[in-house]
Amino acid sequence: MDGKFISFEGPDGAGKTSVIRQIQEDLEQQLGKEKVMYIREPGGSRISEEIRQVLFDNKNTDMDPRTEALLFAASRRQLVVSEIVPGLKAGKVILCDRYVDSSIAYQGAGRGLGEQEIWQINQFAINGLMPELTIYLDIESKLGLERIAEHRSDQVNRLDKEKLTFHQTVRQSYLKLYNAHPDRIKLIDASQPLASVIKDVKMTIHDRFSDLF
Ligand SMILES: Nc1ncnc2c1ncn2[C@@H]1O[C@H](COP(=O)(O)OP(=O)(O)OP(=O)(O)O)[C@@H](O)[C@H]1O
Ligand SMILES: Cc1cn([C@H]2C[C@H](O)[C@@H](COP(=O)(O)O)O2)c(=O)[nH]c1=O
Repeated sequence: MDGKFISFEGPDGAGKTSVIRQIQEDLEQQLGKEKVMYIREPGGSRISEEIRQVLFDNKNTDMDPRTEALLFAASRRQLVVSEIVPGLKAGKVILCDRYVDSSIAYQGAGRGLGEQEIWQINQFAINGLMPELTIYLDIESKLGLERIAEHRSDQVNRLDKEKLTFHQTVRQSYLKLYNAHPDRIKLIDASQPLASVIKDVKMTIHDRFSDLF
């Protein structure tokens, strides 16, 4: 498959969505809209979006952690078969706002289900399909949550409401993944002004794919 698969990861409030929007716009200018695909997790396909609704329904406070992990993996499976594989076959640049690393950090570490266990569940879902490049936007948990509180307190989801210690555990898991997979995962300091973060992300993408940016 001659497309390019790039995922974006980070603790809540790191700025992933803000960064991807700009990257998408600039790549569409360079390559044409039809060659760039933005998808987000959970969701990204019709069935995956329905699963997202269940995951984020604030009434579902009694959702078991394993149920949550399996729902994220199910959403991901459907996204892989409905959008990612066809997009790669069509030679598109796929910008994925969260992927397997999120499940490892949030469910594996944050929920305490085990990072290896979550990796295994997701292998059943993705059948080995991993991004060539993962941009990890690193930010101290408190700052990320402050950004969300300041800018989009009306869009807080069930997971955003977790305690600070949960988010700190998530960040530590991301840093472990970064240290374990230096070829795939590139860390960007997301505490910088947005323009600086975007500049660093573009340079990192160009370093991996010299025909982009
Ligand atoms: N580098 C930055 N400096 C200051 N504010 C930022 C920066 N990046 C993003 N923000 C602001 O922080 C808020 C959260 O950003 P964004 O929604 O992009 O984060 P996110 O990583 O997608 O969060 P989540 O994963 O929870 O969706 C937004 O209102 C955005 O304007
Ligand atoms: C893919 C995925 C996401 N999450 C969590 C992380 C966030 O708190 C929310 C939604 O993400 P968004 O970027 O704010 O839209 O869901 C998770 O716990 N596990 C996952 O696999």
